[in-house]
Amino acid sequence: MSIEKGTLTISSAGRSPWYNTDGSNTESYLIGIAGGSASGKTSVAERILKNLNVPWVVIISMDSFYNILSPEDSKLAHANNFDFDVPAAFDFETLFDCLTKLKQGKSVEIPIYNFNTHSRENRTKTVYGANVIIFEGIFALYDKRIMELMDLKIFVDTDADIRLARRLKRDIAERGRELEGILQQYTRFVKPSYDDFVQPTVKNADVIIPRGLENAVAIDLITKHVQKQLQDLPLKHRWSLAKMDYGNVLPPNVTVLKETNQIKGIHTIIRDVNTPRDDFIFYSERLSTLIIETGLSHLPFQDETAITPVGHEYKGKAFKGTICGVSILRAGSTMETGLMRVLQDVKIGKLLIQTDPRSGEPQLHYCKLPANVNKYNILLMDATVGTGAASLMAIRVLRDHDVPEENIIFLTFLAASAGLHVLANAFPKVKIVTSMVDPVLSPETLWIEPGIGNFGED
Ligand SMILES: Nc1ncnc2c1ncn2[C@@H]1O[C@H](COP(=O)(O)OP(=O)(O)O)[C@@H](O)[C@H]1O
Ligand SMILES: Nc1ccn([C@@H]2O[C@H](COP(=O)(O)O)[C@@H](O)[C@H]2O)c(=O)n1
Repeated sequence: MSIEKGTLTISSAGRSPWYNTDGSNTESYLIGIAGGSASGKTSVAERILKNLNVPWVVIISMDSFYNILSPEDSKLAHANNFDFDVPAAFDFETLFDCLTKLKQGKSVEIPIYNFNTHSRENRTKTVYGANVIIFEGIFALYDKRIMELMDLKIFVDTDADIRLARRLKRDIAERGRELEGILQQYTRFVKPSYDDFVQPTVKNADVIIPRGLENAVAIDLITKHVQKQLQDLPLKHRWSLAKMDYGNVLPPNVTVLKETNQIKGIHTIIRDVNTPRDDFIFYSERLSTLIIETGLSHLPFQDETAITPVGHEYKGKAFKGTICGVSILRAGSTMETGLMRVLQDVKIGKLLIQTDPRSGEPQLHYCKLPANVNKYNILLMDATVGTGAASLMAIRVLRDHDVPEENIIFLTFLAASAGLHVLANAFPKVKIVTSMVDPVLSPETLWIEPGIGNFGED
């Protein structure tokens, strides 16, 4: 579990497919928890998260979306004379944008709020991959558009004197406040705003939890309800992908290297079970260079004129964008050496996708992509494509980070025809380059036949 002020994420296990076989995203489950300050919203959210006992759950705190204060307002805030308890204190636009994207399965940057300085920190927290989002805050059930995103709306109803007692303790211990200031802020702003704005939102709740965390029965009922809603997950893909009938013609976005004797010769070596490891590495690196060079020809080049050493113009081409290589670990990293040879100083991202031995489905374990990855042309590298299930997941991850489909070039040593169709059906604008296509997926194991082996799992 990783904890950061304002957000909390659990991702102790791999993430099973969260999208449909056609590549489209499913929506995450969003729970809203409102209530007065120190009513126990965060504590209830953490308890639901713990009891749910499913991976890939995130808690988003509304505090992260306090407005940035002007210097004058900041002075007032430091003197406990600023009203943080009215809806106008929050940046609802950014909040709506973030929750919408998270619900759609996108990666988002969440501001980090500092109560001591009454300001946002310079850094943000990246949140990606939430199957369940728990959003808590005093105005969680205030904005109509935000409530429309929610699958379950909860109000934590705790007595005012208990809330004040807890707030006193917490604000002194955690938020750098003093007794006098807390009481001043409470009587002037917190209490009247609760009565005027927060308490009336109780009518928007599906469930009211009296006494907050102490109400184990209510939390248990809520947990069971959410678990029931989630029971359709995880989605089962690999076998249904393999069963589809794709015909014999390859999709138009697929480029297969010309089957020269040279390519066949390299394949003969790297497919041979008796090839020594060093030879295997040497020849697969050679092959990867050829695949990468072919992939690069799909980049959007512009006209460019060079002056030759003998003073003549050469009307050529230049690529002006930036490239990022993304390896699907562990097998896709085999292509990284070839990539470095072709493109020095290229940025590299990594996705660890492994097959869950119980379900046979791919699972996302790790995702490390450069900041603003959507600004790059991506060379996505996977050693082999069998059913296409793992590659589909990798492209979905890039799309969730707003990488345009047409900016993705997918590179692979060997693909089964079925897998290529799966990728092309889901993401027709992704360009795919493979050095060879094998016709068969074993009906028992879904392995590519005759296959290549040694590159790890697909
Ligand atoms: N049932 C409870 N018993 C004792 N302390 C609690 C209980 N629920 C919450 N607290 C404490 O009260 C403070 C405020 O709770 P929190 O869940 O952060 O409220 P909120 O998110 O609504 O502001 C925290 O210090 C928390 O540990
Ligand atoms: N700079 C700030 C911002 C907000 N507050 C108070 O925080 C309360 C909301 O947070 P909870 O975790 O208690 O829900 C709200 O009542 C504000 O008064 C603050 O003191 N300083």
